[in-house]
Amino acid sequence: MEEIKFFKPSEPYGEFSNFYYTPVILLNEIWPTVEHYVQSIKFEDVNLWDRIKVMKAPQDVANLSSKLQHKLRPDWEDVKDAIMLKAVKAKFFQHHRLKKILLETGDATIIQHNPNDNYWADGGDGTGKNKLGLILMHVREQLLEISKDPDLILPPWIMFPNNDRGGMFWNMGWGEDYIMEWSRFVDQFGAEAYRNLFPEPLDWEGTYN
Ligand SMILES: Nc1nc(O)c(N)c(N[C@@H]2O[C@H](COP(=O)(O)O)[C@@H](O)[C@H]2O)n1
Repeated sequence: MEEIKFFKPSEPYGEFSNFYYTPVILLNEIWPTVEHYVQSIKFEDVNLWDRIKVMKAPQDVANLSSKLQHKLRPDWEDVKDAIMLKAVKAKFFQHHRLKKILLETGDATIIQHNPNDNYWADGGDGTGKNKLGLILMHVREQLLEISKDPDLILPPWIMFPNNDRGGMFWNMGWGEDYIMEWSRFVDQFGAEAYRNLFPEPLDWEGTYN
């Protein structure tokens, strides 16, 4: 079985790192990286979230969080896997390019290779739990259930299920760019054929007209 190991964002498969710079929309807000989101949610104090969200480097975010361990929400150990899954899923559903990279790993085992982390990574010698690698493979399965074709651009209601069609998100920046890229893809693919794969839900009715 092929193994894919990753760690630093600048290295091969660095896109899988939580430190990789790519925005994610969660809780109706845009977070600069998965790391910014996960480290914020560790705390109940939302003022800390605002402080973290504007920090540039994910490493600085992780350093600040480790200094604030005494302020951790009491249930963190119970909820951390679910929160990480939610954030990683958002990242790979919200970005077609990243979704494609993940799907193109086929059935390879994905491993976060970090000697300093026995939980999210392999501990350097394979004794770690590699939870982030397991979560990435789980998200890959979820994507495969929707389509096995890495090049297929998925409909906005699947990529961004929490963004209402009538919302401002679709009229500017990232949301508008996504709709334009998706529309071009649907035209090339053939609207009827695409619609057969992905009939629009009620609130997106008229999209293919
Ligand atoms: N690229 C990279 N650099 C580091 O220095 C790292 N520690 C990681 N790993 C990520 O760091 C987070 C650690 O979470 P906890 O503070 O233990 O809760 C986690 O997102 C790892 O994936 N990556």
